[in-house]
Amino acid sequence: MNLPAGHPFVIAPRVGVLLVNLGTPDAPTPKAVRRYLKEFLSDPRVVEIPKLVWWPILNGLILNVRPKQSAHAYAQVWGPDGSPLATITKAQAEGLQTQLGNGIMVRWAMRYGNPAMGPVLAEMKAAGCERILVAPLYPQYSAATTATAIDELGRQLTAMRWQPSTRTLPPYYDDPLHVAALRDDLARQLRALPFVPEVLLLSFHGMPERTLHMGDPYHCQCRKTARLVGEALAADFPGLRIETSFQSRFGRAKWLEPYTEDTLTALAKGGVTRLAIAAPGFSADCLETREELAIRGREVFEEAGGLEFAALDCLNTSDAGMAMLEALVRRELGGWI
Ligand SMILES: C=CC1=C(C)c2cc3[nH]c(cc4nc(cc5[nH]c(cc1n2)c(C)c5CCC(=O)O)C(CCC(=O)O)=C4C)c(C)c3C=C
Ligand SMILES: [Fe+2]
Ligand SMILES: [Fe+2]
Repeated sequence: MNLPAGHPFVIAPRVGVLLVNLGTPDAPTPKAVRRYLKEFLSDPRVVEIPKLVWWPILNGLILNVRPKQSAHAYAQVWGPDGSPLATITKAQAEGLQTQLGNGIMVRWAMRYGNPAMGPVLAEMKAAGCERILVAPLYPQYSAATTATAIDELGRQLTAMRWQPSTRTLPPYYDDPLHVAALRDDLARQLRALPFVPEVLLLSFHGMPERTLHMGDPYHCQCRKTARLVGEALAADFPGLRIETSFQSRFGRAKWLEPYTEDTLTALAKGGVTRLAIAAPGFSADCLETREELAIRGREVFEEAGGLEFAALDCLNTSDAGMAMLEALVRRELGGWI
């Protein structure tokens, strides 16, 4: 029998790990941002408004106005290797590959934009991965992030005659490994600051408030993350006040409160002059941390009277972050390796 080149019969079975994050445009241009936003905001898991109502708003208004504004924001954080979210997710996958060794194939993909999940899963399958752990890199579960990544995995599997076995990494917000990694990495960064912050503001990406009432656990998982991180830091930073807020409001509906912008203003107006901000809902720095928090957040805080401001990095490829990722993944691979 002649087998086509690359047919799985001729390749030793392998285990694969696919890291998935949200996605980002290919370039900081209105055209590329428009393409990305169209895919992202057309996902009914993200915008839960009936298509008949949403599509005219999306195509008639948002996709004509927002790409230009967002491209300007992306241009301010774009690095030599591209968008921070893509650069960091790639580096996380490369780091994990080194940590796990070549017996396990590690790849990365984005839910929207490139590299898309479909072609990467196909590559892993063609390389002989009969067992794949798909790890959406969101510590907290939400339908708009975790669920849509798993939906897309399902769609890709639907198109395969010979499917790999799959597992998915559960949300890890309150996992002691995650809390310890955040504690160690935030403590390291706080100690390196040229000032002593009075407040550490933990800012999470927002969601429409009604998703909470519809049963999305995201809000509770963010709050619990903040409580656990605060408790974990208390021993080493006894005078540090921990506050929590939600950022990146999109559209006119009410989102989870308090809003980060309002909180920064209220804290500065209330007499807080030295503040650090961190985003423990993001596994990698991105537009929302580097532009919205580090650039615009600083402006808001300083305009309201704040004097010292620092935006701390996400776990990214820090020692603590990578050790956590390896431990979470190894645990999930139990029985497969
Ligand atoms: C970390 C969890 C995230 C949740 C929850 C989330 C919900 C959510 N987001 C939008 C709309 C936008 N988000 C945008 C960027 C963006 N969002 C996340 C993560 C979550 N989103 C990340 C990591 C990023 C950054 C992407 C990057 O390229 O760096 C954007 C695009 C940028 C912009 O134009 O502002 C939009 C739009 C909604 C509507 C939503 C929940 C329903
Ligand atoms: Fe978002
Ligand atoms: Fe934003």
